[in-house]
Amino acid sequence: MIMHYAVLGSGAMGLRFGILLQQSGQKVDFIDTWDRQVSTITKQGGVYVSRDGENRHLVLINITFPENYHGHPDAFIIFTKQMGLKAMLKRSAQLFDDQQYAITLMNGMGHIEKINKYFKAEKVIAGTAMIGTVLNDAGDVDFIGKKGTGTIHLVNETEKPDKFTKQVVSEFKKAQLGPKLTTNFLGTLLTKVIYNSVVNTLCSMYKLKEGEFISASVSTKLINRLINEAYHVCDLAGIEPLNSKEEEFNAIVHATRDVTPLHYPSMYQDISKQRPTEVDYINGYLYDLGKKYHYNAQAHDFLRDLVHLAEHAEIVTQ
Ligand SMILES: NC(=O)C1=CN([C@@H]2O[C@H](COP(=O)(O)OP(=O)(O)OC[C@H]3O[C@@H](n4cnc5c(N)ncnc54)[C@H](OP(=O)(O)O)[C@@H]3O)[C@@H](O)[C@H]2O)C=CC1
Ligand SMILES: CC(C)(CO)C(=O)C(=O)O
Repeated sequence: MIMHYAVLGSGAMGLRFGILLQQSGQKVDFIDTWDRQVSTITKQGGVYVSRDGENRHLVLINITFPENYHGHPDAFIIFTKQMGLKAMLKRSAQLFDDQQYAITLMNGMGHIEKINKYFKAEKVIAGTAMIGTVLNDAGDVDFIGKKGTGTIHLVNETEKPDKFTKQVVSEFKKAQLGPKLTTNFLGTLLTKVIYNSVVNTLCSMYKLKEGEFISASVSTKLINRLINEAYHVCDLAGIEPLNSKEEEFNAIVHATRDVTPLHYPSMYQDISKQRPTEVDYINGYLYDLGKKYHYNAQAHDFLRDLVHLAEHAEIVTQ
């Protein structure tokens, strides 16, 4: 049986997931609220896709605003920035019913509560993506990394995989998205928050590619400081990340040095386009969670402020 997906938030990641699923034989519709994205893709008849900056070619897709969408997909793949999610869901509310699933692999935390206003926990499949993608401009996306090299985690909000979830995993596998199903909801999401709280922030503030960051002699000390604080917060909150502290350190070194050394994290793309970052939902989330347990995750709080300063600097020095 072919599954019908609608991508809600057809930016860099939404386009990548949707196009890979479409190319593997699934039915996929694309929805977005960014005017220039919808008008450019409609005019082109599709999206220009390159891989690591090469072989730029047109892939045919359909795209529409939520108000003009008349499909009834089995699942929505939700991929907005954290700041844009509430408005996207509100504009799309008329499209949802209680049989449909929401699949989301956004960075940071805060999205699940918003999605739960429209989709109950039994219908939410969340996850994380270790896959870099760059939106060069409206209608023009660059897939970072060779075909099939990225990995993703998927996890049910209920922590109980159902038949539908298993089918999604099998289709995502066919689309070469590298899915791994877990049953540790918060631990899975927080593992990626911890990764982004180190790599996205530090690379973005200093405009470093991931490989340039990890080659700095101070990177070991910075990573350990941030990981130690984050793991203490998780401990207090009773959350068990997928990796031990040592494994997480090694995962950061491996990803930045060996997997995507030439990639600027998505937060850098926001800063360089003078757009707000998701730092409040990443380092800010860890700090706020620690505060609930009377712990002051100082380094994460300080780093959050420094990223906001970097956002400001990019605007005032242009
Ligand atoms: N990109 C990546 O490599 C990865 C991203 N993620 C996560 O996935 C989620 C979606 O992120 P992602 O797909 O990267 O983000 P998007 O590509 O969706 O962000 C682009 C959005 O920014 C706005 N925008 C306005 N002007 C521009 C412009 N000139 N260029 C680009 N965008 C513009 C548009 O929305 P509007 O105008 O409505 O604001 C557009 O839809 C986030 O949570 C992110 O952290 C996770 C893993 C990797
Ligand atoms: C691709 C990856 C894992 C790099 O940090 C990411 O999450 C991002 O760019 O936001």
